[in-house]
Amino acid sequence: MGIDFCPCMMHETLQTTRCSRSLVPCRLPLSKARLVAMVVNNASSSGSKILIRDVPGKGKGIITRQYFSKGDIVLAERPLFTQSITRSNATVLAALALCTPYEQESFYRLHNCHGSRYPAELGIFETNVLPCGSNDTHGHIAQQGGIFLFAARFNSSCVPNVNNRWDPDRGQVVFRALRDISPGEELSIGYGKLLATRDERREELKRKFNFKCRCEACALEGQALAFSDERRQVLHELYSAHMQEAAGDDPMQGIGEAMFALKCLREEQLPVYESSFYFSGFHFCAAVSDLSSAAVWAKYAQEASRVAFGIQAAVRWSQLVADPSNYSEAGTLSRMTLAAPDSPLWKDLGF
Ligand SMILES: C[S@@+](CC[C@H](N)C(=O)[O-])C[C@H]1O[C@@H](n2cnc3c(N)ncnc32)[C@H](O)[C@@H]1O
Repeated sequence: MGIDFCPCMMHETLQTTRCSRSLVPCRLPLSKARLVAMVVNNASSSGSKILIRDVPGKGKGIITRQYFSKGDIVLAERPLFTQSITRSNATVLAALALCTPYEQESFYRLHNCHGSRYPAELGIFETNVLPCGSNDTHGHIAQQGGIFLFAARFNSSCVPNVNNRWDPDRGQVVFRALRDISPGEELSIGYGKLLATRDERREELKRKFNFKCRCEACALEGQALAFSDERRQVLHELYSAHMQEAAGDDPMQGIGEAMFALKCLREEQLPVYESSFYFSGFHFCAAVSDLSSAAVWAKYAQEASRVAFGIQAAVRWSQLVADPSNYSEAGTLSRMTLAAPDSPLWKDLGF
């Protein structure tokens, strides 16, 4: 049977002494082997459980004991402390000095994949840091990273079933289910670039985190691997082009590429990029004044944003769903009729 996670959401197990962040004292000893988190989902903030357990070949990992629907919040956690991208061992040590003894002990129990490459504190920080800000395709890199004592146990997958997103209003990283997840499944996030071949992904994960990924995408062999590599390469090219507004001004080609990318994303089980390509479809339809198709693309983009990034991201789409002519680039290309995601053309592509 599981135990309750410390209500402060900071600790991977309950404590014998009062935690500085929770209003109620923690009750259980530090050495408790099975670790459980109270988690927040869309419906309620109680009764949901995820736990930290040994996962063969990966050290510890996070397993769910409950069912999550796609878009559900599986965990929301505040950082123990944050650091800027110009951090050093001295700045990590200074932040640690402000933590309680229990928090310090929890920090030192986290994995360190860097061995002697860095001093211990910096090594632990770099192994477990998560962005507290957004990294985007325009080269912006989160200026702050944080340590999350529970979430540090998320392992990596190149087909992640959870997406992490910093929420500045909550001051928390929020983790959302990217697909329906059943009890007993491991929850995983993507540590590195997903739109890359297996060799490229392996190289990045080895360089940054010193491990060979044991996810199902990296276990593919033969033709299945060749197809996966090809799809991810194509997706990388399309994603770079469309997100840098270099998709061109040929709306037929642009919409075809968006549809093809969405088909590849589905085959690779990478829903986290869907909203970007639904946006692309919306962009072209609105630009050629095919407003009814644009509204459908906007609706799909809204739902994909809700799943990966939450309700606030979805709300931003409401105006464009209601009236695509509100889009700043609506009507900027010659009029024509394109295709909505539920059109026959879409079905020809196997959707
Ligand atoms: C941030 S820690 C994640 C939690 C860690 N497993 C633990 O025991 O605390 C990152 C380390 O977990 C392991 N890891 C994460 N994802 C993995 C994967 N897909 N395959 C193998 N090892 C993985 C690697 O050792 C990596 O350096």
